[in-house]
Amino acid sequence: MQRSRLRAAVPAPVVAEDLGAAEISEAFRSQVRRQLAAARPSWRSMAPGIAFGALSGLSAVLLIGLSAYLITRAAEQPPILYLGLLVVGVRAFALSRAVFRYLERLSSHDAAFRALGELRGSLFARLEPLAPARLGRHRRGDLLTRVVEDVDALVDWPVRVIQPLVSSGVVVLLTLAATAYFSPAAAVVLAALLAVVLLCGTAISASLTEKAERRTAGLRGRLADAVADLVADLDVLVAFDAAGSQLEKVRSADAQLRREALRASAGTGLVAAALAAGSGAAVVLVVTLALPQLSASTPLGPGFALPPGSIDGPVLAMLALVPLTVFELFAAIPLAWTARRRVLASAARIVEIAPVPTGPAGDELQGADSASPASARPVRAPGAVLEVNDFTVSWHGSCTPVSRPVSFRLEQGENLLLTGPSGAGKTAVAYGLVGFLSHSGTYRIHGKDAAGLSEQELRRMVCLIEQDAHLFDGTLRANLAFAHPHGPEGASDEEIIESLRAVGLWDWACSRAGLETRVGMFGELVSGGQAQRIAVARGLLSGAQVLILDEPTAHVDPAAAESLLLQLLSAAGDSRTVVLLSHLPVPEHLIQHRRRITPAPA
Ligand SMILES: Nc1ncnc2c1ncn2[C@@H]1O[C@H](COP(=O)(O)OP(=O)(O)OP(=O)(O)O)[C@@H](O)[C@H]1O
Repeated sequence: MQRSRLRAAVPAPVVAEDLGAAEISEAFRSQVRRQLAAARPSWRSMAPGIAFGALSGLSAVLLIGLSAYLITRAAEQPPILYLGLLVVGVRAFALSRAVFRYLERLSSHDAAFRALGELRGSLFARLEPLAPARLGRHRRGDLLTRVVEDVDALVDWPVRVIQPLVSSGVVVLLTLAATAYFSPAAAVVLAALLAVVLLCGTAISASLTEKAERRTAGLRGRLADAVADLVADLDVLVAFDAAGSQLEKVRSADAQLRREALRASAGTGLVAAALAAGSGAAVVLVVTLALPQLSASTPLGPGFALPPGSIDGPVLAMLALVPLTVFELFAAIPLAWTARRRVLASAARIVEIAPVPTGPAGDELQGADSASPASARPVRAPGAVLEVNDFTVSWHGSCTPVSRPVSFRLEQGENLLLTGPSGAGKTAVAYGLVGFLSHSGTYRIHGKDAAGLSEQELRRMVCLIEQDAHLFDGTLRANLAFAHPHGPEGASDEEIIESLRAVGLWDWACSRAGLETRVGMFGELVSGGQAQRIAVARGLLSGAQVLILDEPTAHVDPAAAESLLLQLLSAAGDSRTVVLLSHLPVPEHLIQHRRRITPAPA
């Protein structure tokens, strides 16, 4: 089975149907790891966020410690100058805590959203070669949820997982070390309580939150599917009095999603309760353990020194209150662990639709993107334009060819009719010719093996105009310009008008708003024949040398079909090669070559 370069480079989606159970887990895990690595901004851009987060945490600990120290020390009525210094410290840490927190949010979100932009770009680049044949197995709402919400969820990877784990971890360790300086026993108890709470949090999270979070990701897709079906097919559902049952599906998916969200929230609440209980217990135990070290004498005064291993009242107050802040900071760790699960589920759902390419493939993708576009006008080249021998295709996930092998050779300006009964595999062959499906047999364009071309190179030469070509809810200009090889900005009004003239639409457009004529959602403001002409005009503007027209007369009456076909074939001119797919009879005088497509034996 031959494949184009890009198809070979981008691995097929890893799904249960393709692999054994052991392979699924290993191949899948490595794909998810790669996806997470792609979602993480560079350590360099994350460093400011991590540093500001740690400084904000340290400010919080010093603020509470110094406040407790100040209040207790003030009760001893020391010289006001001494207290003044402490007051300045309290104010400074109160301010720095807020300022560092602000800077941390700013820099971490800036880095994460920059990475998100790149992530979206690379995901669309990965999806593009898979569309439409390999995305067909996913429902539209589910696909939309994966491409939008699951990709958004990946922002949590640097912001809610990596950064809090690192910054809070550092602050908690430093605070434990400082506590150990004054009271090693209190530090040990504090560390033990933190470990207990972490274990409880992980257990609660594993039994409640993780499962709920995993199910939530799929349920969001189900709900989006149900809503998309209801909204998109509302007219048909209302006509057949079936809107109620579809609405019921939406309600049921919503109820399930809410149940799982509640379960996840219950888990988060229980973890918060464990943290609060741990924090209270820490205060009591730290005070109990540090109390025997308390020195009775007042520590202030000339030449005064505490006996070794003992602490005074203000230090005891400090040790008593610091655990409150430590637990507050520590709360970020179980939350980060829960967020990690959510992110993993989202990354897995993204990988299911679009695997992450390995090094060389990514390079090829970029290379193909950055290649200078071909001229809008096909250049005449000697020899056969299309040479196809024993050509068959298979649907993705199947090894069985759709139809019997087909062979043909076409020169520039020639046309070919691929005919055959409905369901014979004409569209499948067209998909093979534009690289949506992989093929077997030989397929050469201008003497080059199509298997050696990238998807972009192939589609720049061969343009498929589908039976129901998609029209965007925009103007004629917008619907055509994006197909130009130099992008929408590269398409001049003259070129667009020329292509509309070629398909006989310019006079009609002039009677409306010219290039600003709106076509409506899915082309609802134009007739079937006009939609087909717009699609062909788009193909002409693309500069492709080969146009494949799939059932172009499907939406017009038999009387109009011949004149439409004549116009479309003349529009292609003698500089383009046309492959026409039709199960309807086509007048002999319009066609130079014909081949019959017959289904492969079962
Ligand atoms: N995405 C798909 N996955 C698997 N099989 C498919 C898919 N789409 C179509 N088929 C099947 O492949 C066969 C060929 O379909 P294809 O659309 O190529 O036929 P066709 O000759 O173009 O028909 P028509 O003239 O009615 O458009 C049919 O049996 C069809 O059911």
